[in-house]
Amino acid sequence: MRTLIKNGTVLSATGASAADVLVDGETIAAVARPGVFADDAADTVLDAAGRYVLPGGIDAHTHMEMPFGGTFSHDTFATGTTAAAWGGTTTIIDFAVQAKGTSLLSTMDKWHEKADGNCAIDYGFHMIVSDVNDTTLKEMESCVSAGVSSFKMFMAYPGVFYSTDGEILLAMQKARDTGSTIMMHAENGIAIDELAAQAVAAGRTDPVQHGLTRPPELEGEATHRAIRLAKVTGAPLYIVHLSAAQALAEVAAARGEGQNVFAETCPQYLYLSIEDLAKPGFEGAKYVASPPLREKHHQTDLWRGLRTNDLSVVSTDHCPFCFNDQKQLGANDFRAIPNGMPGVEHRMDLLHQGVVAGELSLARWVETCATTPARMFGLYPRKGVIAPGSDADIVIYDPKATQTLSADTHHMNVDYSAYEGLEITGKVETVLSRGRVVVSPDGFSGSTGHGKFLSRDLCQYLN
Ligand SMILES: NC(=O)NCCC(=O)O
Ligand SMILES: [Zn+2]
Ligand SMILES: [Zn+2]
Repeated sequence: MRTLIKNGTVLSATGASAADVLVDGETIAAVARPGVFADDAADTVLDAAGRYVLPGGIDAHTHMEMPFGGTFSHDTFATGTTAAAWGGTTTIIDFAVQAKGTSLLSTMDKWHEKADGNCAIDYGFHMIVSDVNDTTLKEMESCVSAGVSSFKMFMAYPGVFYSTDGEILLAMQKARDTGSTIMMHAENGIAIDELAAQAVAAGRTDPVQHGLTRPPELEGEATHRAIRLAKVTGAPLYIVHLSAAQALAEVAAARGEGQNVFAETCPQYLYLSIEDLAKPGFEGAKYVASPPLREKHHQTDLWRGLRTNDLSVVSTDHCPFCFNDQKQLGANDFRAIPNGMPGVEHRMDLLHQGVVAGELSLARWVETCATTPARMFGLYPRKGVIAPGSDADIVIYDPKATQTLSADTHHMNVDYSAYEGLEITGKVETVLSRGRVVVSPDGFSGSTGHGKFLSRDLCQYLN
């Protein structure tokens, strides 16, 4: 089956050019000057005049069916990957979660059981390490061999996922030795828990307290500590969901010294703020995620960080919990509100809105949302670029179409939108996943089970 995408503007991390793309089966066969291929070279011809043709988005941070806070994030691998496809994301990297007292290998098996045969787009796993011991450290080697080449650790959530500095050091040494990457949730969870307990003891239990008890200084401090531990061990470090100017300054300083330190931010930190957490009544619970939404001035720094490459990747940290039941677990105590927000469907659109607003170039849009995540997590050049031999994961994007984000129209399995009513310029028109049209103006034509597990190489992206 051959598909010709003609008359479009093909985007890459280095720019834009008028070109036609020929897809043969699951991969890209050729990219050529407009008109080089006759229509009869293909079984299907897609006219992309006036549209961008870009590599499918790669969301390197999602949590489908994640056990957290006494419940599970509400998107399954089936619903979450379908929503991702609607939004122009053709690969997710989700997190397998090691529970304390269990092994990494049994955890990996468990996550394969959840995801295999259920995804609409291709997927990989990172491994959350929450129990550092000799077995875990040894098993990190087997994870890397099995294509799970990045490990998330937590300086937050004492008693749940938290690791001590010593445990982090040991895992970083193993990452250095295996060439794998440590991803860090950098917030000082020990100090935060004290602040949160003080707030509750004083009767301050509403959702905004989640933000007020997790000050940006404690994200900056933990980021600094993680960077120093990475320096001592020589491990590459990737800071996840960076939200605060203080943390960005630490990353920028380390990168300035040539250390292999990278960071991602998420659309919620670029568009939403602590004012959302402070909405009347319990409404703010919709916006409870960690790190918390910050004061608006941090957004200026984050957009700048994306331009300067101190922030290399935009991921969503998609972790949806329904407002009408799951978020209500914390109705009397903000500490019990499950942490996480929905977003996997809207990352490409929200970052394109950054292009419209003059915050990002088209090339940086593609680079931060597709090309760099592919290189960072061992998927390049199979993913993240429109080039001969690469998987035909392609988005045809209409930059002039408009849309209004809403829970009434989104496809994520959650009962609210964090961006309800937000007007966006630009819209996904057609999505190909390994050569198959999965979204078109006629609707969703993919299927759960089409998505394949991606055994990933090591990071190919060095500072
Ligand atoms: N971010 C969040 O609040 N929930 C998901 C788990 C995590 O990434 O820390
Ligand atoms: Zn985290
Ligand atoms: Zn996360």
